[in-house]
Amino acid sequence: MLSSVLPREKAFGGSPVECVDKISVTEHGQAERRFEQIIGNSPALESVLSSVKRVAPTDSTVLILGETGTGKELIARAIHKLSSRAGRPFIKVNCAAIPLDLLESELFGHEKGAFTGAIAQKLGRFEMADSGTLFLDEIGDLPLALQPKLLRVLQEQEFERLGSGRTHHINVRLAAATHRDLNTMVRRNEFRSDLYYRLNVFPIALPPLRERREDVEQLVLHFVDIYSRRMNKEIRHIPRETLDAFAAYSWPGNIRELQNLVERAVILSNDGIFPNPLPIEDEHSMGTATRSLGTFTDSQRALIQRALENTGWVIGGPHGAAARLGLKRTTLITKMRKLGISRPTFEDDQDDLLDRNSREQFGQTAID
Ligand SMILES: Nc1ncnc2c1ncn2[C@@H]1O[C@H](COP(=O)(O)OP(=O)(O)OP(=O)(O)O)[C@@H](O)[C@H]1O
Repeated sequence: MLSSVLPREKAFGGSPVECVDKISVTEHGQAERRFEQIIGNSPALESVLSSVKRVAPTDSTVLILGETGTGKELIARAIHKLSSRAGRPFIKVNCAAIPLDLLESELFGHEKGAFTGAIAQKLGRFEMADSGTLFLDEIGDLPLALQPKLLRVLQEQEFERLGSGRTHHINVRLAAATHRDLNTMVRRNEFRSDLYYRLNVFPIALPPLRERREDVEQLVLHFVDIYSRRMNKEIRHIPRETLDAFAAYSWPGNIRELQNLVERAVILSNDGIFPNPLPIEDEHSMGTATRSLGTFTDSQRALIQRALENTGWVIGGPHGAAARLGLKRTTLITKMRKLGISRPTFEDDQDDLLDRNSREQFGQTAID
């Protein structure tokens, strides 16, 4: 799609963009593709991937830590795929999404009649994951009451279904993930220390996207490619200013947020131009997203200023600053007023500028 329409350097604001596939060379000099779904080559991500490669072939429990949307599940799946269990089941349970009274039976299963409503026997996720990997997402939300039973199954690889005295033996590798600070939870007696130590055998901390901004551009290209194919829409140009704005944004929702914004932008795109979907119109709506509102405002001002300088202060038209920023001409003008951006003037330019401003009010191409 994307790359078949225009050469990459032309489509993406004039600068060459690195290939998204990660290729590594084996000892025998053969190119080997790995982590194909995991985009980015920042040092922070590379360090995570080298931990993944190191721990995957072992059977050790892995604890994946990181903010929401940083790719914890993706990493858990990569560990499974690179392990000897790859052909076996990968079963996921989100501990935060299942009510306490159902979670125990979800994990360990139950016999018919074990409790009101248990009308049939049910296999638990541990049994389903037998010989494979069980991924316990949001492990920090596992109720204290269930923690001893999890500890036992991790240590002994055995458990009983609810309503049964029969012990089942299983062979499950555990990957657990959380955005919570388990250490603090242990200190507050909200998480059992023995379980924490058992889980914390091999921790992998995923950095938030704002700490690996080098990956933003590749991620944008990756998701533009995916969504443009999916929606059968051609994206021929991503303005450099939009990529810069993406790189400057704080990404509180990390890669999931980026993915969703790219999807929105592809939906909204017209004439093959990728619009800027970042919420720059209403800074206050970003709430906690940007605690450093001043910094975000500054970066918007700098982006707009740069676009204007690069276009010789032409706002409208296909080569104007508005198009480069992926904004409507009127939106950019409003934004410039709000940020107090105006063309630098010299005294004998004043009349000319007044004339241009009045033309602008009548909807003609502004400041050209
Ligand atoms: N490096 C990456 N390359 C490509 N896609 C990624 C990358 N990291 C995350 N994603 C994508 O971002 C989305 C969120 O990732 P994932 O669900 O793994 O995050 P998470 O940390 O488990 O989130 P949560 O804590 O909310 O469960 C997924 O669609 C995933 O495929």
